[in-house]
Amino acid sequence: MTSLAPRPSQTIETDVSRALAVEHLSFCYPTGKQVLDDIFLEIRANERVGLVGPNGSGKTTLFLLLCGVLAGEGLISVFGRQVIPGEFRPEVGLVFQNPDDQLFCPTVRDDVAFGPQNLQLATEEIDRRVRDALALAGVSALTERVPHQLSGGEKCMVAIAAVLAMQPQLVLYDEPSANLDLRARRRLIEFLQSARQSMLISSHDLEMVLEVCDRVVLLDGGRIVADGAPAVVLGNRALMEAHGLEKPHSLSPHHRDATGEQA
Ligand SMILES: Nc1ncnc2c1ncn2[C@@H]1O[C@H](COP(=O)(O)OP(=O)(O)OP(=O)(O)O)[C@@H](O)[C@H]1O
Repeated sequence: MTSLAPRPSQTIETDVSRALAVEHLSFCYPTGKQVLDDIFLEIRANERVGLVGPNGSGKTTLFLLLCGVLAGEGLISVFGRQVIPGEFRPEVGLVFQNPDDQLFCPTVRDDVAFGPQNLQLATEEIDRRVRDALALAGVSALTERVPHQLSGGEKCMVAIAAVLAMQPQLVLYDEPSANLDLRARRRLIEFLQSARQSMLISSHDLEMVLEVCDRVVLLDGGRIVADGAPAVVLGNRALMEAHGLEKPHSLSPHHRDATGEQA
């Protein structure tokens, strides 16, 4: 869909082709700050959706609601099953904005094993998941390292591996490219392009969103104000500026790519 209007939704039903279905979601912090106001959002299985919006528009808050850490008003369902606040759902993975909030064990192996161990899996299955997740994230060589001694880019990919070890079907990435240098960011982009899960990626890195996502949702003032193809939403200068964002440089008519070719 490329309409800039928020998508209306039907009532939530058991539909496993929908990775996520959100209806009438509202949330207010105990301080009285109303962050989300009657949100509707659907993500199809295997869709990669970018979530953009100015600082404080509620992207992280939405993620905490989607994985049941916070309780709001309204309905959230993941692959056809309702999200109950406080109930652990291994099929929904959240990659934190700051990997230091996620990594706390003495070794990378322990951090990646932590989730599967809490699922009470057999030792061989835990070992297999740790190996597979580290390989998928391209960080097998870091297995025995101390997480807090890793570089920012290495921590980012280890934090992703720790989530992948839970074998989630829907992964929520909160600002994954923040603080990454060019090489680490490129590696992350290539990883996200090849990852098989449905994903919702919150980011201020609009060029990354353009490269990775099939669709973009713009959140502001507690509402979804646009939902559509990345080039259409992000390429709308008036819309972007009205919501404190900038049209990405690569969508400018005068943009030249690395070869010097004009776009
Ligand atoms: N625990 C809390 N108690 C009260 N208000 C909060 C709390 N956490 C966040 N907020 C407020 O809720 C609003 C939304 O914050 P949130 O972190 O969800 O936004 P965001 O879109 O992720 O921002 P950013 O792009 O800066 O990361 C902000 O005004 C923030 O100050």
